[in-house]
Amino acid sequence: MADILKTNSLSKSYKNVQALQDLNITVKKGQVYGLLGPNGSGKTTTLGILLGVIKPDNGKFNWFGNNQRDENRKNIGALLETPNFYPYLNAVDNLKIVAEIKSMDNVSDRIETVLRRVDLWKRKSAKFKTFSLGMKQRLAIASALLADPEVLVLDEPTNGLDPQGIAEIRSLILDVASTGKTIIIASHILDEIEKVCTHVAILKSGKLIKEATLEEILIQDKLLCVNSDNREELLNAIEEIPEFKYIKDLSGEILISVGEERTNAEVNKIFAEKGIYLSSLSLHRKNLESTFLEIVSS
Ligand SMILES: Nc1ncnc2c1ncn2[C@@H]1O[C@H](COP(=O)(O)OP(=O)(O)OP(=O)(O)O)[C@@H](O)[C@H]1O
Repeated sequence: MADILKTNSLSKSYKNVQALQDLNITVKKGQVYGLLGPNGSGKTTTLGILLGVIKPDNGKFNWFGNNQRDENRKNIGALLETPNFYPYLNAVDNLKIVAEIKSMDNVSDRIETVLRRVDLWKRKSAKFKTFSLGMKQRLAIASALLADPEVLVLDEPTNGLDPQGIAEIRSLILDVASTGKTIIIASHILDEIEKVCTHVAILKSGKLIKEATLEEILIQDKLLCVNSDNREELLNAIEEIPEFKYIKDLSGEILISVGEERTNAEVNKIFAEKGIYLSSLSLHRKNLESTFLEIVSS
């Protein structure tokens, strides 16, 4: 698969805040690549650098394996924040303005194609101000798709949307991905990322903690829910046993990670040797959220 994006030691500081440190990521054609991280981990700074809005202090990046920045920019559709459309103009007229600013050809065909793709064709003549937040976001994605770019870059695309709006954006992302486009999404909504992404990069305090396929991320360790009548002793024991890692409190039970090979009987025995008798021990189905917490808390 061809490289769509490669970064080499990208770094950026703001005064005494190291927003990004030696970031090396590679995105390949056709991937839906999720950039994950807690607040302030450097996601927006990364996208800003990649889109040429923020200048890095150090490091390089390369789109499409070449250095033709102006040409490449036309091949990247981006949605960094909800754009300002004209409230009293309809969807078509708003997109005509975008097409005119970017000197596009075949404007009517392009607009029909993207409005159908984001399922707003039926509302093409409605004024922007009458749109729901979800429809506004879909129009913004239509605008990012107008030039038929190779890559779509989305920063927190489901922010502020209700469950239906979120589901619509999810199916839109999957639909766009099915046309072979590469999509890069920054988000902290792990459930959403898990439903759409093929690859994930996890950032923490400006550093890349992990870059892998979604499957690789989800099968690293085994997660168990454990409990004991003496909770404090249980927590102390978890802290003392190096191979066990505390993940979080799960409505009373404690979620821990153990080595992938460990059987439940072995785990029970290790606790018993520490004088802890478990009142429950069960396998926890892995999802991106628990794995994410496991990775960023280590
Ligand atoms: N213009 C700026 N001036 C000073 N500090 C900044 C600036 N922009 C970002 N930072 C700091 O850089 C770090 C990374 O911020 P960034 O916005 O890239 O993170 P993020 O992962 O996108 O966070 P969020 O999810 O909250 O948007 C944070 O500590 C932030 O406070």
